[in-house]
Amino acid sequence: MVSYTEDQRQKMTAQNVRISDTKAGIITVAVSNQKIFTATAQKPPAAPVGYITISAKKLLKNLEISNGARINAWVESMRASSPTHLKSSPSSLSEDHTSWRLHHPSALEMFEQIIDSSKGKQIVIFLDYDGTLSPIVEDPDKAFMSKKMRRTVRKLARCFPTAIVTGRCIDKVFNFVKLTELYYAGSHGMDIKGPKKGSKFTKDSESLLFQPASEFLPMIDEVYKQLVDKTKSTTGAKVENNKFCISVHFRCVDEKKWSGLYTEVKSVLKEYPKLKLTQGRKVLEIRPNIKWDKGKALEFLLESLGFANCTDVFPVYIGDDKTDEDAFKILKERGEGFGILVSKFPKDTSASYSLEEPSEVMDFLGRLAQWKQVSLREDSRV
Ligand SMILES: O=P(O)(O)OC[C@H]1O[C@H](O[C@H]2O[C@H](CO)[C@@H](O)[C@H](O)[C@H]2O)[C@H](O)[C@@H](O)[C@@H]1O
Repeated sequence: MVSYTEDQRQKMTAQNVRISDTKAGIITVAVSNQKIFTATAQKPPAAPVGYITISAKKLLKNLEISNGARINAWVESMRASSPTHLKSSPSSLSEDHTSWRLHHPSALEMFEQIIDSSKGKQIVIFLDYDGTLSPIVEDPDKAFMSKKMRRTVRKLARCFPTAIVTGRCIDKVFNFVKLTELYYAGSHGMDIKGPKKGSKFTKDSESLLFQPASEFLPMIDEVYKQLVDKTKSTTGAKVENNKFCISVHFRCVDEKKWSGLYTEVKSVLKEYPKLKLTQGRKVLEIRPNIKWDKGKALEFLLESLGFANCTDVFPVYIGDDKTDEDAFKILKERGEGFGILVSKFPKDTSASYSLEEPSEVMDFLGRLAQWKQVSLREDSRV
């Protein structure tokens, strides 16, 4: 009675399926994902191109299957690290690792080449926080940055304009970083502030630069409360209010409970179509559905620093998470500077180089600052 392709079945999401006559047990379905068939049809029309006729029972069953498949797909990606690990068979693991490293060499090993390609250009540094400046830990409130890392970043900020670009809210990340001379782009770039003092790269004292999602504040607060309530029975789940976005952590949740947690989060978000759900490292991230991300924040900061259409700027972005990919992509598209992915494993990335962990990030940043100080001294002698 019903014949539809796998592709058509996949398109039967809540958004593009319209039930027109359930009593009759007959349904007319628009399979186009651009237009929904709106006319009420007591009697289904002879199936025109783009429409199929199926029984209500079968459709509902298929919707259940497709819903279940969607949840499974999410749980699968919750299991995968972020950005997604490249898939490989155990036997080809080391081979893949070697070939990935060839395409994303260590920024430490390539240090001289990196410096050469930045010659005559202004280096601008963008740093993600969690997993980049501080190691990933179970409790997000204890993701401290080491004193040595802080000293290195301070030294770096004296040499180059330096920004922290993070999913956390500015207040929280500032409590960890404690450096007033940096730019901060919190809430995935939706809250941007300039240095309070001590930066020779800006003349303004404490300037609030940009908050593209300010009207979402009341909605975020409301959803935060609901998520706290909905997830309180899931042992290990933790909801974090990041001002313009929310994180639901599942690092400490039993894997068997992940799909239930995801379903709870989705059930809250159903009422808020202006918010979207994305994923980071063992975290579900809820944020305004606007065209703004870490990549846009990077562009905004470059513009604010006076490098909008410059060819003599060399931005370097270092990050470990899926959300950092937006910034890596922008740099790739602009053909300026590059991204460095912090990862021990091969991952699908637009970054050009890699570093294995925060301690390597610190070594790289330390070498950059040292190189700059030496070259300034040499220049002053000439
Ligand atoms: O953009 P980022 O600075 O990388 O922020 C992304 C999320 O980072 C934090 O969570 C992550 O780090 C935690 C501490 O190591 C870890 O417990 C968690 O599993 C990671 O996802 C932060 O708590 C989140 O709010 C950010 O969205």
